[in-house]
Amino acid sequence: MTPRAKTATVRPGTRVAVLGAGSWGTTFAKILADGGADVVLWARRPELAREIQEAKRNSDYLPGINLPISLRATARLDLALAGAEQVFVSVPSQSLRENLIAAEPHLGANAIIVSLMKGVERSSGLRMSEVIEQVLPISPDNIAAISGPNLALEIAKQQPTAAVVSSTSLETAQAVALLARNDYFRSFVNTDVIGTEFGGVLKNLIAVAIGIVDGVGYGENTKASIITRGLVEMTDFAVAYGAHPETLAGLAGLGDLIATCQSPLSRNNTAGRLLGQGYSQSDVVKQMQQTTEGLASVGPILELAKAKGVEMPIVEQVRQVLAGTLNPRDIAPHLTTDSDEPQGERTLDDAQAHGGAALWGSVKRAFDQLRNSGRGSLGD
Ligand SMILES: NC(=O)c1ccc[n+]([C@@H]2O[C@H](COP(=O)([O-])OP(=O)(O)OC[C@H]3O[C@@H](n4cnc5c(N)ncnc54)[C@H](O)[C@@H]3O)[C@@H](O)[C@H]2O)c1
Ligand SMILES: O=P(O)(O)OC[C@H](O)CO
Repeated sequence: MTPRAKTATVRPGTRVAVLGAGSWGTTFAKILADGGADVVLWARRPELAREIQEAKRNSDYLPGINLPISLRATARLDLALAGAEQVFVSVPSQSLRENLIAAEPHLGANAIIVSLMKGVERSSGLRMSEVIEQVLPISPDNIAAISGPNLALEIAKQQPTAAVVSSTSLETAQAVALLARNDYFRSFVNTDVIGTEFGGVLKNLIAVAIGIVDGVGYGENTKASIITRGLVEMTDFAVAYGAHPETLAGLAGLGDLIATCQSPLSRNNTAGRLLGQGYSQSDVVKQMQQTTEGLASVGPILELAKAKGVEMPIVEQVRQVLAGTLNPRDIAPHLTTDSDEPQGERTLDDAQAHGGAALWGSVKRAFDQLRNSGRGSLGD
């Protein structure tokens, strides 16, 4: 049960910056501006900054969406960061380090840095909050990560959803959650940064697998089996790295897994579908117009899994399909084990025992919250 924090207070019009004017950075800038924050969005390309600043549009990434009048944009990193109390970072994971190095001289001493990204750094295997902690002179208590069922275009259209804000400091999570909320976006909080970040990373890999079987032409049974086995795989991995299993049963795990695996808006799902249709990884990368984090995460995640002795048969098969050594038609749950003996079905209950945490209690609490339309605690 997440302890209640001292409620952080936020002044209306708190100055924040968003780095990265892609689909998610622009959408999150809208979430914050619609929630009353004073938002400056940094776009790498001056012409994009000008369109957002003057036309309140981002036709590259959010066509047809009217952005808030109050939202400002600039291609100048120093101007975007000047006076920002909270900085939300939404660049491709593999470019985070270089962007933090560029941003560091312009950051306020006590600024809270919030990761909106769902990847691991390929060269180090580090989560985004770990890269932030390594590059910046900052306490983990001033770092947060946000994850959940957050397909950008649906949120930009103000369709209601929720996310979890995670920090080792519950007060920091609360301060961020108080800004990242409005009448269509609700933020819950927790202190399980490991589980929250890995949930966002791992669901991408299962979504690639779902896309592959979709592209092959398999139906809902196969996909439901992979989603179910995939959640156990995600939970095993995250718990091995210190996560609470219940986080993986929440918005950052199960919630995001459902949204990403079911939606054609998902870039990871789309990339998987192209793979299932027989395109090579290089062809898929060429075709994808937007960041597809899962493709870069497969290798580092499997290395991290091996280091902890965690088996990830679905992710391993995604690796093989990407490498061209497995026919996409052969990726399916019953092929995730090569044993002739009938396997015991490892379930979330086992993960609970495995993880030693009240996983089912959190699943029941989630259902109670849904029954009570989310009037439960702020904890997720
Ligand atoms: N799009 C979504 O629905 C969504 C939702 C939640 C989280 N995310 C996460 O947000 C992060 C950003 O993804 P996105 O969906 O906005 O991607 P995107 O492809 O829509 O936008 C990426 C942005 O980063 C910019 N960029 C590319 N290389 C850069 C570099 N080296 N330095 C600075 N900027 C660079 C691009 O110009 C673009 O503006 C990812 O980690 C993704 O997993 C995305
Ligand atoms: O388009 P994807 O697959 O990166 O998914 C977008 C968001 O992470 C969904 O929560």
